[in-house]
Amino acid sequence: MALHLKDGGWAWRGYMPWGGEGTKGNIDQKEGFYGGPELASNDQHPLKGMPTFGENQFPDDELPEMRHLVLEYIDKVTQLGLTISDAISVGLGLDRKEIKRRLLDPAPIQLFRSFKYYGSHGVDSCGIGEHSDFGFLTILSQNATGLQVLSPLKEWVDVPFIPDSYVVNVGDILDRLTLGLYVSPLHRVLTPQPNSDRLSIPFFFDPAWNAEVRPLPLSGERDGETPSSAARERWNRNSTFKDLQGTWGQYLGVKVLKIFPDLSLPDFSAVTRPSGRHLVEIKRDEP
Ligand SMILES: O=C(O)CCC(=O)C(=O)O
Ligand SMILES: [Fe+2]
Repeated sequence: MALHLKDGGWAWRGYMPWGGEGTKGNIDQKEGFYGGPELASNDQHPLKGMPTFGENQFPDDELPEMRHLVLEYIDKVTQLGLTISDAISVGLGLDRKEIKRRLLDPAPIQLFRSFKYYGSHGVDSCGIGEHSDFGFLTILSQNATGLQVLSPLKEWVDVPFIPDSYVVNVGDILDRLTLGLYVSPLHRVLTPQPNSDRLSIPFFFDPAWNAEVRPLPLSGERDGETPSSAARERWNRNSTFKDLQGTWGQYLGVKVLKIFPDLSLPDFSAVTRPSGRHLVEIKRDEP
């Protein structure tokens, strides 16, 4: 299939067919497009060739405007992610640029996804089954309801559709790094109808590949605080992290191991579990 993820190599970009992702053994009822900031073939970026870095597969012949629009969107939503990170720093009593300095320099990992949800007759699995997001922040644009979040009272609550707004979701690593002050919630997308036209654009705004993963220093009366029992329970149940150590690239590397069977990682201690979400396996690009 043209522009298929498999043809994008380790950049992990292109078309993800319906059924290419799943949750806990069930197929997620959606198809999608994976993208990211463009690294041209002659770009000497130090991380070129590592998973998630590289060139996009845009349908330039069929939709010539898509390339420009998606790349511009990625730039703008990255700026938004940086602004939100500054606000979180200030909210934690830190210097405004502290989170950026510690986690996002020289550049955050930026994963652009666009999903079209539609059900298949006789398949009753969710659009996306219940999960928490693994990284730092997810900045999501949607055109209709369908997303639900598990409330503190353990009830599924509809996330409203508000035109011209984003849904910003806290990921597991932000929850861990703030000792549970920011909560990474379970969420899911309800089973779509076969004629559904729900679209969503989640943008995963994650720590830099080389960011050291260490809890953020909490100030004032929070200094020396330990995580609440609710946070510990949440981490045990949902999050795939074990100890906080090493760099974000280690976490991401282990996470994507199943997708990139040829990936050989340095001797990483098992800081997280591989993801079972992505069902399309990708072999190494010929250099
Ligand atoms: O499509 C949505 O509304 C949610 C997407 C999502 O949760 C995800 O991709 O992790
Ligand atoms: Fe999610």
